[in-house]
Amino acid sequence: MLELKSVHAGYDRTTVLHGVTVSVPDDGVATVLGHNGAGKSTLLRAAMGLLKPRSGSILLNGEDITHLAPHQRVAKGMAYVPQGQQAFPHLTTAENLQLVADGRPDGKEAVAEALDLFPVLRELSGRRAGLLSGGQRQQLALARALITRPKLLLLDEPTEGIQPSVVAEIEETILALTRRGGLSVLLVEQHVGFAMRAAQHYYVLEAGRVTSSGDGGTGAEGTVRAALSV
Ligand SMILES: Nc1ncnc2c1ncn2[C@@H]1O[C@H](COP(=O)(O)OP(=O)(O)OP(=O)(O)O)[C@@H](O)[C@H]1O
Repeated sequence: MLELKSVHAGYDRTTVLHGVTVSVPDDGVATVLGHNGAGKSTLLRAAMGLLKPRSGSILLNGEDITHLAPHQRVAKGMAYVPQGQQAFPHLTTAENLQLVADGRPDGKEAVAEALDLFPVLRELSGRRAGLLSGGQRQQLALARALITRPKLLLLDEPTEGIQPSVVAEIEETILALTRRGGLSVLLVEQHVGFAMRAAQHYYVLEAGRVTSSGDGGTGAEGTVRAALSV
């Protein structure tokens, strides 16, 4: 579905990614793990076109998208949920969803589906987004991304800073989404257990280089923990 091939990227004079190669399977999940500052978010930004690679290429279903702008990647079915995603705080939950749905022929159904996936958002549909908890805001961010009916979702630490009971809920929703098919995910995640349950492939990133990679699944959790020394 998505391939990053020998991508070098960075900011100003700093190179953060030193030749990173990562692939996301069709209808599957690839996860990127690594310590703070390893370059995980940078990798997602490069994948989304928010940061131009200095060299290397990015392919979507075999098509070279290296030079496409982010909105062109969205039109091709990509969606990105950055870390600490904020909704419009003065709009209600429902209005935040409606805003994404407006102008889409299937907008109404897409909002209804998103609310089915996240029942808590249905309960809180009249509440201003600024008053939602961190976990609820993260669910709203995921719901907003899903309204565009993406084929490839880039998720940056969807469970970061969220209390454990809500983490489990978010994990379950992401696992359910990927199991029903039609969606591939590139997941940056610090929770090794969840990352490995969700992923068909894993990549450990250290200082901008892939230092360990392989098939996902809980069987590989020990290898990943050893690679990360956690
Ligand atoms: N906009 C920026 N300008 C300059 N340097 C940046 C910028 N964003 C990130 N960096 C630097 O790039 C490196 C990689 O950052 P990145 O956010 O990709 O890491 P990460 O693995 O996602 O870390 P974390 O787990 O803490 O989110 C860090 O050294 C960071 O300071």
